[in-house]
Amino acid sequence: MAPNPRVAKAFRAMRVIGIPEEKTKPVLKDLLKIFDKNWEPIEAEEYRALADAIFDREEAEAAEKKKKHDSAEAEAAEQKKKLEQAERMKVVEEETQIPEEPERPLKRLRLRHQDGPSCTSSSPNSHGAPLKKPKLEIDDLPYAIPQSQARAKTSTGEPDLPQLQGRNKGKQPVLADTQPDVTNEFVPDSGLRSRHLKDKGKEPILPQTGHQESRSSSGRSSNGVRFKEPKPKETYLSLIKPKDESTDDILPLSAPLSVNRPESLINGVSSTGNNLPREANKGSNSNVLASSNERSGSELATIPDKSTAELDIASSSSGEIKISLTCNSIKNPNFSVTNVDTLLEKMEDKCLKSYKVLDSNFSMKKLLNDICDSLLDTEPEPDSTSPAEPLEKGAADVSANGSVEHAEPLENGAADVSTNGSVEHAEPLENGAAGVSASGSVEHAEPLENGAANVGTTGSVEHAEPLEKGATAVSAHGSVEQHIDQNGFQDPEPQSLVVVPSDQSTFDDIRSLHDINDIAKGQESVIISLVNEVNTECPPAFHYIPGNAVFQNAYVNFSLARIGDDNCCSACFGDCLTSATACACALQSGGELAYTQEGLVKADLIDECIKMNRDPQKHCLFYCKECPLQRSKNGETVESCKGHSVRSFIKECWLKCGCNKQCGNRVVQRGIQRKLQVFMTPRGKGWGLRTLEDLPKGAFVCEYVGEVLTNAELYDRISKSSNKDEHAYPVLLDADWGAESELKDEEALCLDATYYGIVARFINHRCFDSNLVEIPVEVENPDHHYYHLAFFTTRKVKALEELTWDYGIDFDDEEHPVKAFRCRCGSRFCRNIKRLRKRRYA
Ligand SMILES: C[S@@+](CC[C@H](N)C(=O)[O-])C[C@H]1O[C@@H](n2cnc3c(N)ncnc32)[C@H](O)[C@@H]1O
Repeated sequence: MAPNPRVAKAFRAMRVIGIPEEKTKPVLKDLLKIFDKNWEPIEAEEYRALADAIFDREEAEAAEKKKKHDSAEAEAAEQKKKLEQAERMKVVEEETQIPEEPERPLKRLRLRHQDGPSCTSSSPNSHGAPLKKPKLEIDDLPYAIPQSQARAKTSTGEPDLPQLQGRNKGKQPVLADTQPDVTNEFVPDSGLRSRHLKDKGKEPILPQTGHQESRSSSGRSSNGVRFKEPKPKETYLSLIKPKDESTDDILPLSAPLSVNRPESLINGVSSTGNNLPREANKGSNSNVLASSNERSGSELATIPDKSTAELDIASSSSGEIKISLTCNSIKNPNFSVTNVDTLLEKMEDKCLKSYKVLDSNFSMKKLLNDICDSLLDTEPEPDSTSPAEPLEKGAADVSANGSVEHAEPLENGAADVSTNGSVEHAEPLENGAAGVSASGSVEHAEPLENGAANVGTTGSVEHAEPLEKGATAVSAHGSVEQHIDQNGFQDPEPQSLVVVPSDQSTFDDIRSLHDINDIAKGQESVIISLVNEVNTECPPAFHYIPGNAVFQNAYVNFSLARIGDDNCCSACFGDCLTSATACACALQSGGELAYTQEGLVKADLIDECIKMNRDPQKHCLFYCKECPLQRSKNGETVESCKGHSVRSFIKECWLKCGCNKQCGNRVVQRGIQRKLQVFMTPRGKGWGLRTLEDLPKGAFVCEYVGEVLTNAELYDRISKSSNKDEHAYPVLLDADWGAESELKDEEALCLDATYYGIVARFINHRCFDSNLVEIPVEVENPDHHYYHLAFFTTRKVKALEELTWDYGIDFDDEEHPVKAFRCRCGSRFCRNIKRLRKRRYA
């Protein structure tokens, strides 16, 4: 039987990247099973899924082999260790004469890649035999390293980049030259064609085969202009040598940063790790251990009486991290400080003798390095809760959503909410009761018990429960979390959840630029807050403008005279969505309006747009005779066109239409309606945009708004820009360039949101499986030189998920004036990783 040509093609594609048939075969079989014999996902993106699956299998096999090998080795080592331990125990027992009893639990840091129980676990050892309690020495302080510091994954489940890269180690590249043949014909698929407003008597320029060689190797059309990698934040990997508290030359740890609090220490006493000024704790029952650097605002540790050690971590805006272990010396009033080496030796000795299960090569220095490694490996919690707010006795109230700034204690034991973000006002509460005052999706507030706490929320919090007396309710990021402070511990100077000043800009500088309570400055119909719980970076300076604005030369003509009868539904009345017959606007969209009654883009159009973005080559690319993009890029020598996607348009009703303003075919022009928030992403992508409410598939999120520039202006701007790195991601308005036989410079437009824009300028890139897709929308301009670029959800999106779109970056295009950044999107389809792989194997 002749082999299936698709199978043969898959084998061929894999062979090109060095994968033999015998490796491909079983994986291909599995994939066909998984995809129910559907070849499309397998063939997509040059058999990416197949290549990835093969690599994954190779890795899994290698890991399995290693595991087997390691466990054999570990067993041998264990035997050896046991013998040594027995020896040591004998010596210790002789020395200490302590009767046998179970050892208390010792919290230990989960080291990197160490998922199983710690080899030094203090709970019964592998044989179930309890370990002996060591002799207690005067300096024998228990310590605890919070597990939260050793987390390997965030709650979002998104893998961190180092892990991702690690996973891909050893994988072979999917080479660009394995691309399937690109169709040279201009044959848009039917659905697309039906919606695409075009032709209008203009002769389309047929795609030119000659351009294929110069086409982007990723096979993606140019729908945007890229820009550079952000200033690497890797600098934070270099640790500073810990210095004395009094050292002045230590880099200032600028005002409360991402201080990670330890989880409870011994005796159930919660670690404070609070960021109190030194004075704040005076008079409390705690021993205050303060950093000398008060101006820096670095955190101070307060040690409750029963606790003896406190571990704190602070990072500075310059990326340095300080781990401080605070010891309470009350047990020994004559205590004097020893030197580091002696301390390390002592600890080694203690670990070897007391904890006994350590390798004889154990070194404290290595342990400290491991702590640092683990810390740096740990992803910041994406949505870490704000610290609890100070509470008046008996009354409590905290509300936060990343956007809530502070809570005011109220009179009469009552509580109140003071918020920004989408919480609009706070009601005074009666007689020791507390309430919830919020806008947004807070739906229900229970009356609280006398003197109890209150919850204020934004985002997706739906229900606030009454709290126990003296309790504190913290609501953060749309989810209510409760912090019950049974010790009555108070934080008189709460840390704000808003942007904190960096070394470069003062808080006032930023305030003058941005209203962090509402970055839109009241120009949208919703409030859009801004939070940074990750570092001290301030948001970039830009002007918030609610709609596009022409920079200079762009030809954008909105004249009513240009809107012909077939471009508006002047005979309509009421809501076009409910009209029995297709109106003129619907006809422009292939006989069907794009939106559902719920105001969502219909699923088939969304799917079509997703497909098109994922694999533009399979749809339709248009090649200009003389590409305006290349023209503006290269001046004299015009390179061949790299292709532009011919895209589906949504046609909205507008001024000349007879329908009313509430017509369901007017969505994008109404602007942002969803609860959004600008936030600092935890994984090096800078600022990002997230939703504070669940979004269904097809929901309009926002439009890409910016300055309308000609491409020539944009290139000029970028080349003259002193700081090219800072450019937001400009987009080309080239969705209909194909309808033009020749595009004049002033008609070849793009949008640049660097200096003027809206929250869309914060949407980060995600390769392939982003949760937003951009769709061109015609509102005022029938000629499609100028149109709106609107973002709609590609699937259901959960509250607090970051919103992303695929910029369409070709990470291989090194000629591009704006250098592509190093992608940290975390997608398993990341094209940048693919590129790195390819380089590695080149
Ligand atoms: C349109 S801006 C997005 C907002 C930006 N993160 C900020 O802080 O202003 C695009 C820039 O964000 C960064 N960025 C976006 N997506 C990224 C990703 N997947 N990985 C790394 N950096 C990314 C890059 O610096 C890029 O130039």
